Amino acid sequence: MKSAPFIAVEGPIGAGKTTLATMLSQELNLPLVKEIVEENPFLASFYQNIDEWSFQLEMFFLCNRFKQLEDTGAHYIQQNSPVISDYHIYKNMIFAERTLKGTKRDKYRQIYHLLTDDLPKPNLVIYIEAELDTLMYRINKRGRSFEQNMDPAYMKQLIADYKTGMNDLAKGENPPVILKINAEQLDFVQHPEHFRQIVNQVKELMI
Ligand SMILES: Nc1ncnc2c1ncn2[C@@H]1O[C@H](COP(=O)(O)OP(=O)(O)OP(=O)(O)O)[C@@H](O)[C@H]1O
Ligand SMILES: Nc1nc(=O)c2ncn([C@H]3C[C@H](O)[C@@H](CO)O3)c2[nH]1
Repeated sequence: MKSAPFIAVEGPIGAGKTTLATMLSQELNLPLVKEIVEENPFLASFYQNIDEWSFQLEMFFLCNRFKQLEDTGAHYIQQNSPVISDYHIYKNMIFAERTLKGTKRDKYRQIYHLLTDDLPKPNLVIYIEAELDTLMYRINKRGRSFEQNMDPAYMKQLIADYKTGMNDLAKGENPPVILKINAEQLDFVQHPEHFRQIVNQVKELMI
């Protein structure tokens, strides 16, 4: 790897991104950039009425992540220092392409590119794939109030959008290395040997 590892953990809602990113940050002794969820003022309204609240929510996520990524750039990337994040900025596009329509989507795309085109991007993406039943089970188990009526159709669409999005990322400009983790086969929480397998793969890719 030419520059220092900038690792992002990605995957649909409830895939285990924060869990895996936290475990890897401890194991590899890397600083962790975590998504801000609890302070998001639009999430609860969004899940009650997606069409009504999508633009506010997507803009909020975009502005927050832009700020975090600016800080990450200044603190780690420009110092050539490794870092791990529990999301990739590209997830904004994956969600927004699904939740926004018409002129709002057009405006969002323009703002997304304006804000993010010149920002540092991860060079290694760990993409956790999981099936609908697993994701729904984990979302319910986690018990965030605003996610309790998560629509399985929305989740199914998101799983497909992630597959397409990760393929697009791999084909884009300066593509990151993408390490796929199949959460149906590798359970890094219950099985230490599965976690070890992931750690070894990540270490090899970090060299
Ligand atoms: N391998 C696993 N086995 C069992 N439970 C898991 C596993 N990985 C994560 N979980 C649990 O599933 C829930 C969701 O995990 P986590 O919050 O890490 O997902 P996430 O992908 O970061 O979610 P979000 O997209 O909402 O940010 C948590 O309760 C976590 O403890
Ligand atoms: N619409 C939309 N756009 C995003 O960029 C985005 N990023 C995360 N989320 C949702 C998933 C979890 O419920 C919760 C925590 O990840 O927030 C998003 N929702």
